[in-house]
Amino acid sequence: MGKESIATSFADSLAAIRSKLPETLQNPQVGIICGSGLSGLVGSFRETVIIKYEDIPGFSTSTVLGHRSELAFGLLGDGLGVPVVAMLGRFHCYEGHSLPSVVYPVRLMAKLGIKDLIITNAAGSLNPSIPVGTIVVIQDHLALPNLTGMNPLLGLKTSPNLPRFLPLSDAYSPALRRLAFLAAHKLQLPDEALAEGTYAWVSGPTYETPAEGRFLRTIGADVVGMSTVPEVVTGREEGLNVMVLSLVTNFVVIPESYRSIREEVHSELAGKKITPPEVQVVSHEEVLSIGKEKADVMRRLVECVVSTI
Ligand SMILES: O=P(O)(O)O[C@H]1O[C@H](CO)[C@@H](O)[C@H]1O
Ligand SMILES: Nc1nc2[nH]cnc2c(=O)[nH]1
Repeated sequence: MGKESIATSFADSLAAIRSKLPETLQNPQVGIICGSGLSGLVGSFRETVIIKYEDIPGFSTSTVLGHRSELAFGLLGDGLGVPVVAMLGRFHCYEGHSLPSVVYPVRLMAKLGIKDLIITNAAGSLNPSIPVGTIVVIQDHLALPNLTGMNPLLGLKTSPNLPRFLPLSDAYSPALRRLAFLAAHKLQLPDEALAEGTYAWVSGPTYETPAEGRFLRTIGADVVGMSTVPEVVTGREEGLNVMVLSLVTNFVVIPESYRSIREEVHSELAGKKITPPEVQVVSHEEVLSIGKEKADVMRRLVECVVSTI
């Protein structure tokens, strides 16, 4: 899309959205992107208005199980509540969406006036000290696609006011991350419920081979997923404070050693049978099932952070 048609599209999207919102929700302060299976957060909204993605010009729709394709507006948190907008379902490149489409909602939320962006996702753990069920407050990322030419900021700037070269040394807001740990304390979550770590973005839709898992662990990643980083980078370009909460839904299988077919064959020929080890396989069903189990903790945590922003 050229610069002018993007601008027209934003204007059309904004007009369509604003026409459906009451005065109290016209100026959301916080934007939230809900990861796989984590859209239940909307249950905590008051004065909720839901707009289907298909009714917003310029928006795509999500095709992934656990993503709803709806934009939710409402008041969230204690007292009068903070006006928020939440994406109940996101877009991923592996669905065939272009990077500009994946990050379009982030730019739109910035134009709606949000200052803070809270992103949740489901991710696989690469770190033995971060078990399934932990929520990881992301402190940094490794984005192999960004480094190799799949960066959401490639191409014409969508506005002349945006920086051409964006520093990312402070991408994950320390102030918001502090609020996450304080919220966990306030909610009396056990210390181990929340960890800190680095997220590796891969394009998917394949899960990691053992060698890829080992590689990502070696280069410093704690968790891995197929989303989020394009949204973070765009949010930072738009001047937003960004926080990411990754729910660990599975462990990336990195066996100590490989099953040796050579040894098995040789042993069999020598009259000894070796029982092969069981291979663990991750599935999106497993991801969604842990998401369902932990959705409530994520919901309470995000609500508490929003209350204290
Ligand atoms: O990152 P979210 O959208 O939460 O979902 C994660 O779960 C899916 C794989 O099971 C992938 O889309 C991965 O990125
Ligand atoms: N790439 C990747 N994405 C995930 N999303 C949830 N779990 C995983 C995982 O193990 N690997």
